[in-house]
Amino acid sequence: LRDQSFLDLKVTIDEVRCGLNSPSINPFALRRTEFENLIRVCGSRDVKDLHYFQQLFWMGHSAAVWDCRAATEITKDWNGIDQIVLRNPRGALARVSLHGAQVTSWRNEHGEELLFTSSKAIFKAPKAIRGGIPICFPQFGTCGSLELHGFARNRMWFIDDNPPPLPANDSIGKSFVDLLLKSSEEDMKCWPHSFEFRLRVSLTTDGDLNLISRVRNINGKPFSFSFAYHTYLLVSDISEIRIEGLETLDYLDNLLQKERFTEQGDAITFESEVDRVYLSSPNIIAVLDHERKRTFVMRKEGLPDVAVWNPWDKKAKSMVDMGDEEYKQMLCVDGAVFEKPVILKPGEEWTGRLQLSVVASSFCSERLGLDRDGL
Ligand SMILES: O=P(O)(O)OC[C@H]1O[C@H](O)[C@H](O)[C@@H](O)[C@@H]1O
Repeated sequence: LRDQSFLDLKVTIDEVRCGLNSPSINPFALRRTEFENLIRVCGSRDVKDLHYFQQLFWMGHSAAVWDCRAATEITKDWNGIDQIVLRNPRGALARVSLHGAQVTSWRNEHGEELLFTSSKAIFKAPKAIRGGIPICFPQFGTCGSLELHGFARNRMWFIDDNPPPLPANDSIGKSFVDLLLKSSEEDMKCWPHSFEFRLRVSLTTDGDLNLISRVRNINGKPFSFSFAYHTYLLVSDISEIRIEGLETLDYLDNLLQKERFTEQGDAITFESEVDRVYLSSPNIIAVLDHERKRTFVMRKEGLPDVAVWNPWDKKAKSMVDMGDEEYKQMLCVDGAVFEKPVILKPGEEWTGRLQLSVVASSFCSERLGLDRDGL
C-alpha cells in the first residue's frame, strides 16, 4: 500500500483508515484516475484497507469505474473450505463456497440473513450443503441416471480469474466472483460429456443477489442437461407464505409420480408437503412473507420452469441434515430447466440468470410487474 501509486494520492494510510471522517480526504474531490489508482492499490490483500477504499470510492463516485472485484475476500468456512465473501458498500454480504459453488449466505444491509441453511447442514463433500443455493447440474431431480440433482453441487469449483467477458452491466457496480467447473475424468465415467460451467455470483449496490450460469459444450457431440438454482429462502413461518406468479400454470407433482396438474387461479399457500415443478412460468415470481413484511422477488432468464419444495414435518424428520422443525423456516423456489432439457451442440453455450431481491411487502404485484418479462 505504500507504493508509488498510493503516494501519488498524497494521503497516508492512516488517513485512509480514518475513512470518510478524515478532513484531508474528500472523495468528491478526487479525480477519477486517482480513484482508479486506489482500486489498483486495492489489489493488495489487506481486507481492512480494501473496505475503506471501497467506502470512499462509493461515496465519491457512483459505481461507474469501480472494479468491484476489490470487494471480494477469500476466507475459510468452519470446515476449512475456501469461501468467497462479497460485500457491497452498504453492508450487504454474500458468501459462496467453493464446495459446489454454493451460495451459503446472503444478508441485507442490516445484517439479516435471507437464505435458509439448516443448523444440521453438513459442510463436507460428498454431501451437498442443506441450504443456500445449491447448483443442480447436469441433472435436476431424478430425471436421469445420475445422483439426485447431479454432481456439480458436490464438486470443488475453482476461482476463474479470466472468464470470457459478460456484458458490462454484469460487472459495473457489483462485487462479484467467477467460478469454474470442468468435467473431470471421474465425472466423464457417469456423464461422458466435456463441458465448462462458469458461474458468476454478484452482489449489487442495492443488495440484490445475481447468479449467471454459462454452460459450454466443449465436446465433439451434442449433449443435454437439466438445471436448477435450488434456492432455500428463509421465511418466518411457512404457513404464512404466498407465492405469486405461478397461478393457473401446469405443474408436475413429484409426490404423485410426476403426474401433470393445473394450478388454480389463487396464489400458492402451504399446509403440507409440496414437491412440484411448475412449467413455462413467467420470468418474475414473488414470494410474500406476510409476518416479516417482506417479499422476495425472483427474476430469471433462460429458466422456464420453477420448482417449489417444502418437506413438511415427516420428511424433515427423516433427513439427517435437517432439524425436525426447520421446515417451517424454509421454502425452496428454484429457477429451473426441467421439462425440456437444454440441448447444446459442440461449441454452443447456454446462459441461465437469476436475480433475487427483497422488497417491503407493501409492494403489490402490479408494482413488481409480475406480468412482465423478468430480467
Ligand atoms: O435432499 P436433496 O437431494 O437436497 O433434495 C431436496 C429436494 O429437492 C427438490 O426440491 C426435489 O424435488 C425434492 O424431491 C428433493 O427432496
